[in-house]
Amino acid sequence: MKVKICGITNYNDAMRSIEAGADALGFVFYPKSPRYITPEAAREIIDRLPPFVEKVGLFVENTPEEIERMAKMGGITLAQIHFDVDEAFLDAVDFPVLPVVRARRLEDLECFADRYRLVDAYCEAYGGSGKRLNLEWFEGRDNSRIIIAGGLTPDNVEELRGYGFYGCDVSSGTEAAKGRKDPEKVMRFIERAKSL
Ligand SMILES: O=C(O)c1ccccc1NCC(=O)[C@H](O)[C@H](O)COP(=O)(O)O
Repeated sequence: MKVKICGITNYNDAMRSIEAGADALGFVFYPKSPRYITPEAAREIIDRLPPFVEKVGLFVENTPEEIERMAKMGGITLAQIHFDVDEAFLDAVDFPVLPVVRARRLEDLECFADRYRLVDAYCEAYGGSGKRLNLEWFEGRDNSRIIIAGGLTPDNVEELRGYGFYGCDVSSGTEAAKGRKDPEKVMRFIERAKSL
C-alpha cells in the first residue's frame, strides 16, 4: 500500500519520512492550519529532496488559478483539493489533482467514481483532525482507487488489512507536536502500512 505522510513543515521531517519509505509527502497551503507552510518555504524543502517521491500540495477553497500559481511556486507534483468541487472544477485545474471526499456517510463515497480520491473523516477543520472513518463503510467495495485517511496511527493502521485500499494518509498520528513529526512514529507507521 502507498503511504503519504502529511503535514510536512521542515526538511528533516521530509527526509526522515522518505528514508522510512514514504511514497508521498503533504504540504498544507492552508493558512488556518497549524501545519501551514508557504509555497516558498515548501519549495526550499522540495528542491533538496530526491526524485520519485510525490510532493503533494494541499489546497482548501482555492480557485483553479490560485492552485496553479501556488503549485508552480511550491514545486509540488500533485494538488490535493479540499473543497466541495465538481468535475468541471477539477477539469479546469491544469495540474494532476487528487480530490478529497470528506465522508459523513457511505453515499458520499459515490462521487468521483472514475478518479483516485482521498477519503477523510468529516471535520470542520478540513483535515488533520485525528478523527476516524468508519471502516465498515468500505466492506465489500472496490477500494482500489481510494486513499484512506482520518485518525490513522502506528497502532491502528493494521486494521486496514484486507480492504484493498490503494494507499493511506496520516498526519496527526505521526506527530510529536502539531507540525512536528515523531521519527519513531513515522517509521513504525510506514513499516506496518507497507506490510499490509
Ligand atoms: O492537516 C491539516 O492541518 C489540514 C488542514 C487543512 C486541510 C487538510 C489538512 N490535512 C489533510 C490531510 O491530508 C491529513 O493527512 C488527513 O486529514 C488525515 O489527518 P489525520 O486524521 O490527522 O491523520
